[in-house]
Amino acid sequence: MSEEIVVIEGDGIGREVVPAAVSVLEAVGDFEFVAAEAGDAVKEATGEALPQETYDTVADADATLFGAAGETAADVILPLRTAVGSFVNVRPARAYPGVEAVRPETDLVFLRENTEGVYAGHEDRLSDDLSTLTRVVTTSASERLAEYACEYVDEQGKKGFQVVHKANVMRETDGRFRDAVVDVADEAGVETEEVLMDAFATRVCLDPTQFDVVVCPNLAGDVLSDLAAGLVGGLGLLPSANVGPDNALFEPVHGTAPDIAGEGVANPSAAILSAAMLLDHLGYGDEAENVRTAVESVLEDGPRTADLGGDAGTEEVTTAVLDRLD
Ligand SMILES: NC(=O)C1=CN([C@@H]2O[C@H](COP(=O)(O)OP(=O)(O)OC[C@H]3O[C@@H](n4cnc5c(N)ncnc54)[C@H](O)[C@@H]3O)[C@@H](O)[C@H]2O)C=CC1
Ligand SMILES: CC(C)CC(=O)C(=O)O
Repeated sequence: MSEEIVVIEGDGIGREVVPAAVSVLEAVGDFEFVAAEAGDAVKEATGEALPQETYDTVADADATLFGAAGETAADVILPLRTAVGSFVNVRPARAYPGVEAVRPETDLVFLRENTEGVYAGHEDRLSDDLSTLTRVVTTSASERLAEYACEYVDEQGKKGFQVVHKANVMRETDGRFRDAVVDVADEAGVETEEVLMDAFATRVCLDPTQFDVVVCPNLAGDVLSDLAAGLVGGLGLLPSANVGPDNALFEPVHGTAPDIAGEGVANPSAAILSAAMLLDHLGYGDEAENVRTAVESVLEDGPRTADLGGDAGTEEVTTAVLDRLD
């Protein structure tokens, strides 16, 4: 029996780049695609951005490919990350030969805590003048992320990773995060370098080769990986994996791109590279490598979308990727 992949296009360019990624998955494997809905359009139609049926379908799946949601993104993607039990958001940010980049030497992987921090949702409007937000950090989630980071660097033959935090100010929350991560790494014999997140933002722009595998709290990982996208050529290039113990959800790092949505010009690379991460997760390592090689070849030789200085549309780029698969 073929494996099931849940597919949620969502809104905006999610409806353009997810079909591109699905066509690539169809070309390399025998999968059954289960369509599910979430996002602004569903909310408008039904009143709910994330129908219970979608949540349950994702929670019961082996893997989900997600596009993007618009204004309802927080109501959709945050619960879906919880639905797959995701303890880490893996966000590779690398430059590609042939693609103009501010820092062509960039080759980073962000391992972002995925369910806590300021995204845990404890926010209140207390008066006309005052709103508050409770930041959640647990030792258990921080340790789980660190265990993943240790396994990750070990598999990659690397000695250690950087821990980015702001524990000099957020002593209780980032202090707990930092201590838990460093303790797990010490125990595993993995080297760590601590970097304050504001200093990281500057240093990564000046010389990204100082960094490699970057372990960080939720909001820091969100912001700093978008910053890294700016170093390598834009958000159209960054895939991600929301990894749980035995379920995972894959999505481009970008949002719905309302400025270009509906024009057929979105860069499908991030979504296709997210599909390659999904293939790895399902155990199709050779197929994943085939897809990555085809994307790299198209990025190097063209055709390219407008964000990368080209004039090709989403379909033309996708067809070129399909043509270059082995
Ligand atoms: N995971 C999710 O579902 C996310 C959803 N969003 C939502 O998306 C909407 C727009 O957010 P923005 O801050 O504008 O971020 P965005 O990522 O949608 O767009 C930022 C800029 O990058 C460009 N861009 C993004 N992806 C591209 C692609 N594949 N090809 C070419 N250009 C691309 C856009 O055209 C825009 O100029 C908001 O409603 C936000 O809530 C934002 C981030 C993540
Ligand atoms: C709620 C999301 C829109 C936040 C985000 O950009 C992300 O976590 O990737």
